[in-house]
Amino acid sequence: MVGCTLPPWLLGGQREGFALRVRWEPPWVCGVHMEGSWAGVHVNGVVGYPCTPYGGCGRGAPHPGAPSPCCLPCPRCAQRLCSAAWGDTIFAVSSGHGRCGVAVIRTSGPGSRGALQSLTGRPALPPPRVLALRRIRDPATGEPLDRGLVVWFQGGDGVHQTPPRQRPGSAGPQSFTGEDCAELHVHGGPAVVSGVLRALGALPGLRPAEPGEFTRRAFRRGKLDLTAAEGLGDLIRAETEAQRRQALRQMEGELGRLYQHWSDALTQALAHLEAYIDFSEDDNVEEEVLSQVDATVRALEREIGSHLQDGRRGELLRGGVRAVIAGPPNVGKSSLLNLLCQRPAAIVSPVAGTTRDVVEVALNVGGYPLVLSDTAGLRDATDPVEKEGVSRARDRLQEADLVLAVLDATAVPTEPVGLGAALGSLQPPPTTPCIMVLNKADLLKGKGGSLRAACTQGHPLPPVTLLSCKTGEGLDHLLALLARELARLCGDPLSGSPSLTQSRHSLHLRQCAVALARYGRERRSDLGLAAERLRLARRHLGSITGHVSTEDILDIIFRDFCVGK
Ligand SMILES: Nc1nc2c(ncn2[C@@H]2O[C@H](COP(=O)(O)OP(=O)(O)OP(=O)(O)O)[C@@H](O)[C@H]2O)c(=O)[nH]1
Ligand SMILES: [K+]
Ligand SMILES: [Mg+2]
Repeated sequence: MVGCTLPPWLLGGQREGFALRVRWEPPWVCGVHMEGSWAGVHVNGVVGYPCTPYGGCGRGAPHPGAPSPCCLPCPRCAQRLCSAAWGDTIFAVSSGHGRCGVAVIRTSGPGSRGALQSLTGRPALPPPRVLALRRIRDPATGEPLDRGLVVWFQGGDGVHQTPPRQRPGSAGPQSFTGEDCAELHVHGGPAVVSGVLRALGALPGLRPAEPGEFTRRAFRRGKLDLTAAEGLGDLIRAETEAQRRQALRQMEGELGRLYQHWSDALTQALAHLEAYIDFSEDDNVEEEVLSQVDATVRALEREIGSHLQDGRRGELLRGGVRAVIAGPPNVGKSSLLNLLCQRPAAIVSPVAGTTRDVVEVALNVGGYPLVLSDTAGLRDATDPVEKEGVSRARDRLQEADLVLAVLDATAVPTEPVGLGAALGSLQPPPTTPCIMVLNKADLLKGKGGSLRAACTQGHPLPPVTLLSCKTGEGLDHLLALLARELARLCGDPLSGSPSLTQSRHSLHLRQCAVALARYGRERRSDLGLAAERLRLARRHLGSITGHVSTEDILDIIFRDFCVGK
């Protein structure tokens, strides 16, 4: 805070050089809310915020001594203040873009009330959270822009700041961001939408929102934790039912609650350990306390360990299972890709070695997301371009979550051992699940019966099915096998404890588990060091939910959101 200029209305006639005490806390105490930073300043017992790039008009200009376009009367006390000092107000189209029946334009921030009053031309707002039909005008010219529905959501207004929710689920301001919000449901024509956006942008203190800024403000106000914010992002991107179920569960806070529960247990264990360290010499704290702490830590280690060993279910469901079609040249791999996605995505030809580049399509099989890749036929190629294709195919095979091994049904042996050897020649990664597809079944003559018998024998073979890409025969069976494998890999998103969905989570959980294991090792030799391990473990849990976070992590998380969310 050193060197920053305080606006005179905040200083209230203080002399220069007055001592300032900085509180790094959420700014809800009778001061002015400052979006983007948590610093509040105590000036002679009064909490306020300096006019810095983080709050105020950003120019250090005195407000409201010298009125400027950004000075607005405070909606409650009518004092004229730098509107930016109480947090700027953002706006964006929150419905999809392009021509549509209805477009929803949303605002968030202390200027929402004034914006709604200006655009509807009425000082009285509709009751909160109730739709009202209003004529919407450009306040600068008075020109009607549309007739539409408006909604008003009362939040904490930024000047008379209400405490943000400390935990998701507790009571708080009834708006998405926790701030004052307004929504304008207007006709979705481009001219209407751009007219309303222009009118909003001309109001003092209002500016277009950055991608994800509404959700970021909701996070800031404690309306949701980071896992819930990530769940919301996933829900918007969800393309299949299983993805939607998982995202909704996470958005509603189930994953966050699980991690919070672990963090609470750890906090309690740490408090007991610290009490033991401080008071055990006075014999006020018994040895049992220490064994209780040990038991809690061991239980947590076990729970986190099994949560981590979920076979990446949540991540697979979130990002899609990467299935790779692999096999010798000309067996019908590209034909299979085209059959599954029902369009000619890959070139099919009788020439062996047609496919070189990896061709990728996204599919929805039984509600599960599948990212399917067609690859070059595996053989010792001499042509340098084909060679590169084969090398890419082998790379993809190594990264696959599921392999669709395609073989020519007319060319494979009819007994299981021979079939297994044919599969082995493709060298699929040994632990990756696999489905064998014996294609060109329409060309099988007398051989069909014995091959069918070999297919149903099961073990030691992976699931095998006969297929004809030409006639479509066997497609239903292949789809059923695929759906079964996908369900096994992704799990049921509604049952059991919520799944890990992001590598960010598993990274912190792994580091948390390492710290807990170190506690176990160090606890006999150095209790102080052991306590430090628990603190570190708790910090890692806090990083997942956002109770401990840095701006750059937040930037990465909210970067992928769309504007208006
Ligand atoms: N009779 C019959 N012919 C098929 C079937 N599936 C594919 N073919 C034919 O087999 C030839 C090769 O098909 P592709 O799909 O190009 O095979 P590929 O495995 O992708 O070939 P490469 O990319 O060269 O490795 C084409 O002439 C297809 O029409 C099938 O089920 N039955
Ligand atoms: K081919
Ligand atoms: Mg091909």
